[in-house]
Amino acid sequence: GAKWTYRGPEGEHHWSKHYPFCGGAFQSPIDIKSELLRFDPALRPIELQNYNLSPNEQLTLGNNGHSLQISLPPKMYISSLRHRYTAAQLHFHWGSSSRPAGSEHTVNSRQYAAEMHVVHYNSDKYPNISMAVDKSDGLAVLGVFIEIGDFNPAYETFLKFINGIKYRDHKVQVPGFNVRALLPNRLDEFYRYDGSLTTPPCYPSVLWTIFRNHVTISQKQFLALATALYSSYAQDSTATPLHGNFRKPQLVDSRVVLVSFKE
Ligand SMILES: NS(=O)(=O)c1c(F)c(F)c(S(=O)(=O)CCO)c(N[C@H]2CCc3ccccc32)c1F
Ligand SMILES: [Zn+2]
Repeated sequence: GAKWTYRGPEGEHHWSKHYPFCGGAFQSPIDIKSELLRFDPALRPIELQNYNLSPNEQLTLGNNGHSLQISLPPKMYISSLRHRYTAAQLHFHWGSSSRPAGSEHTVNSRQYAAEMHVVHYNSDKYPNISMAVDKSDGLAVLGVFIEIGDFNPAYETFLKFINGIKYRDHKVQVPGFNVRALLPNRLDEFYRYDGSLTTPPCYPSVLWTIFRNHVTISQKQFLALATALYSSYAQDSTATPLHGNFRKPQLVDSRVVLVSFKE
């Protein structure tokens, strides 16, 4: 489709010109405000299958011009939702070295340094993610807030390869690792709401699960994520750094944000 960016003439205020859903309802991300929350005792802990990948398995680590993404094998899935949601890819949103605030979702206006999204599609109903991406029950995305703090060995398993994907459409193969280790310990404490892709085409097709607890990566690891990549091609005359790749919070309207924990 047409190209889009996070700033300038193709920035988020212009997305709806080529991608009408971006100007529609049920958009993501949102600011998760305490007064919106409704405790729902029926919310079951997230259960993940086959997230602990063997190093014999190869994953594709790539720069798609909008984010750092890792392709995920279809053996990985979420088993605790109404339908089976099979993993497709994970990617990140981050700030910059000068402004280390780049999460998409915010909690009472608190913006975290970065946010990871693990994208899954409803494989009970759709044969692949492309068929699922524009269906209201098509996708389930897990969101993890990332703060700067202690070094995180799980994130290092792929961050150490980041200089191999500096430019758009660069890809490298990396050994499989325990993707579960990228998530917080508590998978039973989360926010849940109906929303959309946070990038064009902004389809309102995502069941969002945002974990309450953040994970940490070190300052050095954050700087690698925030400064290593370019959104431009290697052969482009000007190199455009890839940072600040987050959409601002969208209108909640009459949506309710469910929460699985009380205090
Ligand atoms: N924040 S988010 O979770 O809404 C989200 C992204 F932020 C994002 F950048 C991407 S992308 O594929 O890397 C680039 C533009 O689609 C996807 N990609 C998803 C949606 C479309 C699609 C098709 C095939 C594989 C992955 C995706 C995404 F779901
Ligand atoms: Zn995302």
